[in-house]
Amino acid sequence: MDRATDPRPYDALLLLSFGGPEGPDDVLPFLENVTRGRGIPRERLAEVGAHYHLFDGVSPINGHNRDLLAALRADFADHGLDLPVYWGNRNWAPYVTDTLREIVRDGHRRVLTLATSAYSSYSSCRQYREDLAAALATLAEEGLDLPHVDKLRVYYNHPGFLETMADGVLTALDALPAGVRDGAVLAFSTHSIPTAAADTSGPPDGHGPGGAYVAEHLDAARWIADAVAERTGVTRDWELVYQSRSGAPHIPWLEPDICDHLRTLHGKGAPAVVMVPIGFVSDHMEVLYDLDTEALTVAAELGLPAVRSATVGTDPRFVEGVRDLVLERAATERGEAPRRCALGTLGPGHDLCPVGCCAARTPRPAAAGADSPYA
Ligand SMILES: CC1=C(CCC(=O)O)c2cc3nc(cc4[nH]c(cc5[nH]c(cc1n2)c(C)c5CCC(=O)O)c(CCC(=O)O)c4C)C(CCC(=O)O)=C3C
Ligand SMILES: [Fe+2]
Repeated sequence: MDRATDPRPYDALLLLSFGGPEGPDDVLPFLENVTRGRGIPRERLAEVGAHYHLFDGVSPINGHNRDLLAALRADFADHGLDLPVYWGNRNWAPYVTDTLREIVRDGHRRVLTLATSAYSSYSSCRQYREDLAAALATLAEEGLDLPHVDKLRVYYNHPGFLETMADGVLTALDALPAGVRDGAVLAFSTHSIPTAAADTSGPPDGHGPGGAYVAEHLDAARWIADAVAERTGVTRDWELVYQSRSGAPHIPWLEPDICDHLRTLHGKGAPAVVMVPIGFVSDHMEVLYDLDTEALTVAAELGLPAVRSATVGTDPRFVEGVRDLVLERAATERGEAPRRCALGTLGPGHDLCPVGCCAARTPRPAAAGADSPYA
């Protein structure tokens, strides 16, 4: 076997995701799972619950993950990569613990995980490692033999992600009226997080204010903006902005908010805007509500022509990128020195999160990192 097909030492891939409700009765229990012990104000919960009810209580995220699972299985089969793919969530069924138990019962011993988040931060990286540790603790209590679990490096700068996103921006520009297309600016949008969480994102030796979370997003946004400029022959203004803020109002979160940014752009006379959902890998509720419903309404009220570009979803180039990352990591674990693809300026991320990476406010055990209590 060569790198193109050899998954060893891994014998399973686990897709880790957030989970979402699948009907009106799921909404409240789902929100309780998400916000347990996190100090989210009740009004914010009611407001977010209403977003889900606008879509009959169904988040599209589970459907997207089923599609990604199918796309990965088909791609692996087509390329002779013999690696079973599983799926488990943090906040809704199928839960990570149940899936990891199934993986063990199926006889797998060495599991690689892929989170549906491309960046470093507590919410997007360490919290998934905590989910794995909690799952392993439960399996240990049940007397099962624990598998070894690893997590793929952050992939925001992998060509499978960035090139697909850049193509999405070109398609979105084509959807704007021709008269405003060349003047259109880019608003890269990602999930806001508390500034304290941003500052401590990534390894403790850090990136300064905003941490790895902001640095990685800026690097990705700049690469996409440059790629789009090269392909269209038009250099555009761009900015990184934030959405989906929750938490108490007195706690600082990353700003500006996308809706405020649209008002600012309008005030400055921008002829049009493409909103690029750079922080997300599928069109889940944060995209469908916060961008496609709320932000597009604000733009319409302002009379500012606006479109939202695509997420990577199950685009074949993204799926191929995941296969490349899996085979790269497998080769590394075998002691080889594979090519590690990365665009932008920051280089490929670490394979093993160092001690203190994306530090939590409340320390909890986290697997698949240098500070894992598990082998
Ligand atoms: C960085 C980040 C990502 C991207 C990385 C990743 O994808 O993992 C993300 C994704 C998502 N967030 C999602 C939903 C929610 N996030 C919430 C709350 C929070 N998110 C946070 C951060 C992030 N969140 C934070 C710091 C909080 C505050 C509470 C806490 O410290 O945990 C709440 C509670 C209500 C509210 O306050 O909004 C909900 C319902 C869904 C599902 C969408 C669907 O159903 O389709 C997805 C993919
Ligand atoms: Fe969230």
